[in-house]
Amino acid sequence: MASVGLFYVGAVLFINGLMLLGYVEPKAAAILNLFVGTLQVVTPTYLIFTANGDTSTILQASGLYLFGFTYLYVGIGLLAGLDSTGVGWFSLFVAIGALGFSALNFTQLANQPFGVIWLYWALLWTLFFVLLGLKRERLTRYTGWVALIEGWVTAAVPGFLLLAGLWQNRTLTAVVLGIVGVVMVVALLPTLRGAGPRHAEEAPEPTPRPTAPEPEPAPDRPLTRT
Ligand SMILES: NC(N)=O
Repeated sequence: MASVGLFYVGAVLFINGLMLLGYVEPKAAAILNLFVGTLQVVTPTYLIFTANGDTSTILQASGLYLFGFTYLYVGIGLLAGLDSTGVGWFSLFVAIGALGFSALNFTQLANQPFGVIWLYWALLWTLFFVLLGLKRERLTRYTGWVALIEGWVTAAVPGFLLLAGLWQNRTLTAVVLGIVGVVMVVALLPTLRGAGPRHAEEAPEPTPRPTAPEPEPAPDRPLTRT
């Protein structure tokens, strides 16, 4: 059931990435955040209520709230025009929590690929913290690209493969994910040079040149004396 939510997390990260890059209007992106945020709160609640006290199920489901609350916070914040510092600092909490879930996946859950995927999420939520909580807008395009890529690499594709029964929980999967992550972090560094989203890079409207004032119309004078 969590794989269904994971697949749609791919959609919301893709849309949020495009929003940060200036291709999707913030209020239009807010709606999908509300849909996926609701899904990522309902899903773990159902899993926990039906877990019959199974600690492993409860543990894995509990992490989903980190993201469900983020997407709801983003969606409501965008629609209400709230300042971004609340969700920004909450993202720091999520990033730290994600490191813990990564460690648990590497150790207790013996799930190396998801150990790496939780590290990707720790990175992205750290970027959200710096961008939205500390307002370092130079990171806008970098964060947008990381969100967009992570939408596919950590959510849509793994979610789809899990649903289809084709996901390989192997060390090789973790190694490939790790290499892709390092390449992503380095290859996107040039995006830090730009000022911000697409709109910010467009050439500014030329300032109209000051023009000489129109001469006052001459008072009506008879052309000929009578
Ligand atoms: N699972 C996430 N990143 O929503």
